[in-house]
Amino acid sequence: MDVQKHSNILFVLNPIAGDIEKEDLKEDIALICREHGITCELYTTTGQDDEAQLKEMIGAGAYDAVYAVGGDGTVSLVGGLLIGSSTPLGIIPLGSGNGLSKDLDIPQDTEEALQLIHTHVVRNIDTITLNGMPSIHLSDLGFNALVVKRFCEGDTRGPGSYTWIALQEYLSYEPKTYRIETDADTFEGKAFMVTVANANAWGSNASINPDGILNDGKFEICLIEPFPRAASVGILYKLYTDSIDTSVYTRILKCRRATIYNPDLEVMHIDGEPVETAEKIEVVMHTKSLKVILPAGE
Ligand SMILES: Nc1ncnc2c1ncn2[C@@H]1O[C@H](COP(=O)(O)OP(=O)(O)OP(=O)(O)O)[C@@H](O)[C@H]1O
Repeated sequence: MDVQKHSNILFVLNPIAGDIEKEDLKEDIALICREHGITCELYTTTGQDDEAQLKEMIGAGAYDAVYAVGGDGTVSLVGGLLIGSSTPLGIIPLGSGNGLSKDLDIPQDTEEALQLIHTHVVRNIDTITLNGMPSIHLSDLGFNALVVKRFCEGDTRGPGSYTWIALQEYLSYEPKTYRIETDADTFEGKAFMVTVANANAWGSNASINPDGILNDGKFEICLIEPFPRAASVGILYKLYTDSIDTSVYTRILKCRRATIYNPDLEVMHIDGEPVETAEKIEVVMHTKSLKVILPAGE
């Protein structure tokens, strides 16, 4: 653990995240920074070419912290660029779900989260890669990935929209076939969904990996196997009560490395952002590879 004062901060603000107006927040950030003698710069995402532009800025800016101001997609964009570097990732949660920030116990109240700018600790967490693409939080193949894809294709954001899409897709979803080889186990068969979990819970608070630890050098592959419709309420209940690992329809493979064979070319997302799927996905652990800014006392 490490307490650091930051004097030159980049804020990466996603104006559409969570469908939340953020104009006043820009002034609040500037004010807090001024009060604490911090130099700050703001980058507003456009959804086009942000990664390349930020890569250049972070490379040239000598920032000693970069904050993602938005949801999990914004966190993933910024975090992905900071993996392996000495610059920590801060999060001001303003998305629809804010899953990683919840798993890190970052305040969901914006005013409280803004206090992190001047009072915090810095800790290292693990990250993983799927075919070289970084994942800090939770990535899926299967049902949830399809819902995320439909959500991203739609023009309404927010948790209500996500739930509505999930209900519609659930009625027609057919489990897909996977083969998964890890350094400890092998699974072959059909699954409703396969989650590659560095963390615990999605932004909806549904916990797919209740015992996951963000800095233990291991990740979990959490499978929900095909289940009868009558079991769906029980599965949902367990997801929302941190007990999905006790369901007879789930299986958790704890590992440091895995290969997922996806012959049906089922859709995939990484940290909430749909990505191109593949028939073979190599998953690799990168132990304590990302510095994150947390409330003092975490
Ligand atoms: N100015 C913009 N206009 C349109 N889309 C944008 C803009 N800036 C970023 N995006 C898109 O926003 C998405 C990321 O949003 P983000 O995940 O931060 O919020 P969210 O989806 O509302 O919340 P969460 O992921 O926590 O549920 C990315 O797909 C990105 O391309």
